[in-house]
Amino acid sequence: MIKVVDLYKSFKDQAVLRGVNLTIEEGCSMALIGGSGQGKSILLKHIIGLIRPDQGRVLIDNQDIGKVRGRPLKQLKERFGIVFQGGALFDSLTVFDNVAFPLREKTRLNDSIIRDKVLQELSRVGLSDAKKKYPAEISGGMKKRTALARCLIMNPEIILFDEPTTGLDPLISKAIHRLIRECQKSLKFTAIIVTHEIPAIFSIVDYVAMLYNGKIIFTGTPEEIKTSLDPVVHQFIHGELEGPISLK
Ligand SMILES: Nc1ncnc2c1ncn2[C@@H]1O[C@H](COP(=O)(O)OP(=O)(O)OP(=O)(O)O)[C@@H](O)[C@H]1O
Repeated sequence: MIKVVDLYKSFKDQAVLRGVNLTIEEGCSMALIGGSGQGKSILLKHIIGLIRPDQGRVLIDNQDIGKVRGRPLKQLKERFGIVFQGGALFDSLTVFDNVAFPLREKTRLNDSIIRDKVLQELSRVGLSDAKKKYPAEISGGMKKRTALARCLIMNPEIILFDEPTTGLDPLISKAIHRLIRECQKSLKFTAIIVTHEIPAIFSIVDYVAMLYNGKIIFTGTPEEIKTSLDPVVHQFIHGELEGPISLK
């Protein structure tokens, strides 16, 4: 279980997180939504231990990731996978080698086992035929699939997705969402997905959390957020220009 407790973070005089509380149960998927610049990526970075909070805690199964150091921190971080917005692929490596990369870097598995594992992940994400291609030769959707395969190959218990469908057309975006959902259900990892894909994201997650003015102002199921009477939540998810959210 991931528990964010009363988390505060400021940069100089800008208070970004102002008492964030959030719980994500093991094996669940949660969309983290909120306006641009509200601190979603900063919150993700705290959850994975890349940033230390000014105040508050992030507990991963009761271990405070802001407090552990050395080997225990490394072990904790190994439980995470991240799928970055742009995919963060290595341009000079083929799809196969991109997916093999973490196994070659972080394990002592032999080439034949690595090959089997890579082929299995490429098959899972529908990229078996693209293994010899370079990132420049594949579509945006295929890059996202490669990034997902590279993340899955390490069997993470928790995967953080930072805008996994940005820049994709609606159909490809839908296919990536469905793939994420299928992988999450079959592999049972915990997923946190930062996204602006509203309402599309609602069909693939168990819960939605909304960050606004430094706090989580809503957590609930997709059905609950769709019918929320909170004026800020309502305005945001319906994309209305009039309402309490000021558009700067
Ligand atoms: N290292 C940093 N130093 C100073 N300010 C930062 C730093 N990182 C982020 N910020 C600020 O914190 C705020 C929140 O940024 P963040 O990237 O988390 O927003 P976001 O909700 O993910 O936005 P978007 O939806 O546009 O990606 C922004 O105003 C940003 O400028």
